[in-house]
Amino acid sequence: MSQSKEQRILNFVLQNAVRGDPCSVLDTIDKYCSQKEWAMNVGDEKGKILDKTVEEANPSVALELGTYCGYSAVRISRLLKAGARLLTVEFNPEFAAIAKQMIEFAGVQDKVKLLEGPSQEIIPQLKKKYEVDTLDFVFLDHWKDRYKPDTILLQECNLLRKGSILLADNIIFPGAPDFLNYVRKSPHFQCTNYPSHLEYMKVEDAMEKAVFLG
Ligand SMILES: O=C(NCCCOCn1ccc2cnccc21)c1cc(-c2ccc(F)cc2)cc(O)c1O
Ligand SMILES: [Mg+2]
Repeated sequence: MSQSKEQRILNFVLQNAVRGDPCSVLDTIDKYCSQKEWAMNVGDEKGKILDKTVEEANPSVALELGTYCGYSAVRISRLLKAGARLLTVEFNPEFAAIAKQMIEFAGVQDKVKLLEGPSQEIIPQLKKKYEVDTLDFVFLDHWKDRYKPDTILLQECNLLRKGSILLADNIIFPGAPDFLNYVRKSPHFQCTNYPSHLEYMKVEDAMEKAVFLG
């Protein structure tokens, strides 16, 4: 069976990064994906915007939709205070298996809980099954047509509180136009746009921050 791209990325990390050092894992993934094979990690340029937003939120409980190989889970969890946790949701079992190994190699496994399945099934389980009260930070990086319905679902499930910060990747490319319209028109969100570029490319992209006003 020939290896998947995601397996090749993981192997490159296992052979070239420093075990237990999240920054070396991030740098090694970025090196592989900029020099050898493109992959849909948030990358370092948008990653710096993610870092700033996580530091602003200083979350006790964070949610990520779209784990992929675990790059942004490592990126987010390396900034979490003692006792804080990240719940990350991945739909694809192969990607989840890669991400689990990536997260463990980086040494952040005690801060990260990887949940496998579709967001629309998992979000309604967060309070009872995963003992979540409200979410301080949400990173949206999954199917772009799920950003808007899942933002509505988070509100319906009472998972947002005054000041909860949502950050969405790929606002320009591939794009999430219905989400952008929804949060920018809603009186319940205060939005900020962060122009950037598609990971590892010269193509324009952007991130959108939406703060829930209650
Ligand atoms: O598609 C992208 N991401 C999403 C993956 C599936 O996510 C599925 N998925 C993951 C949890 C989860 C939970 N519930 C349902 C679906 C759920 C994505 C795509 C591109 C991209 C840019 C240019 C191209 F030419 C081609 C692709 C860039 C990105 O940064 C992305 O994030
Ligand atoms: Mg993305």
